[in-house]
Amino acid sequence: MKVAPSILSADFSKLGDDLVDIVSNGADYIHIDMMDGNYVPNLSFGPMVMKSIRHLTDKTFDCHLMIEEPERYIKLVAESGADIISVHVEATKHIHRVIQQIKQTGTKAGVVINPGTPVEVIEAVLADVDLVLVMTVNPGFGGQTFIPSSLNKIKQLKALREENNYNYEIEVDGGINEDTSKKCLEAGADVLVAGSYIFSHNNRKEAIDSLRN
Ligand SMILES: O=C(CO)[C@H](O)[C@H](O)COP(=O)(O)O
Repeated sequence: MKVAPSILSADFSKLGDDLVDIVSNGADYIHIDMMDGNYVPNLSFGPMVMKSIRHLTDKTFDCHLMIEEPERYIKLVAESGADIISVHVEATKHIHRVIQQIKQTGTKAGVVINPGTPVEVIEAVLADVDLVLVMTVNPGFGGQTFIPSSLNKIKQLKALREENNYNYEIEVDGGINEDTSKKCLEAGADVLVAGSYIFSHNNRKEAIDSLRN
């Protein structure tokens, strides 16, 4: 399994230092949340900020677009240093086309579902994606409480992967801590995104290790 600290919870006045710190404390992926103030009721940062920290690490930049019509930004995000680009199925009319668009940039493609969206909605693209991100909170803000009904979706995605020989990683995001991480791993998650739990911990190595165990 992998741990992907979400830099949404970093101290933006020293973002580079925080990035280097989580890498040295065991991060596998760096989760980068881009919000447009439209698809979600919050704004974060965009490709320029990601580009400015790209040189600090070789770790995978796992970019989660919370953007309406993400097709407008795929090229820019890929050129700014993303290794994985994940888009919400609810944010585009053409999920299959956007996934192809991401792959054409040479970047891995992910699809994201909100807590209110069933797995069936993305079944037709599961063969095409490298990652499925199951939101375990409603997107837009760090520090929210984990929604337990997401666990069944993780199990369902794991079973579908086994039945069909699909290749995607199952990632979870929102309210992940020492307790909820165990439940997600038992259900079949491969990648745990955690923001506030890691960044508010006084020992980040301990926090990351506790998610693994
Ligand atoms: O995508 C996100 C918000 O939309 C964040 O990555 C997520 O909420 C992580 O934050 P926390 O671990 O504090 O819940």
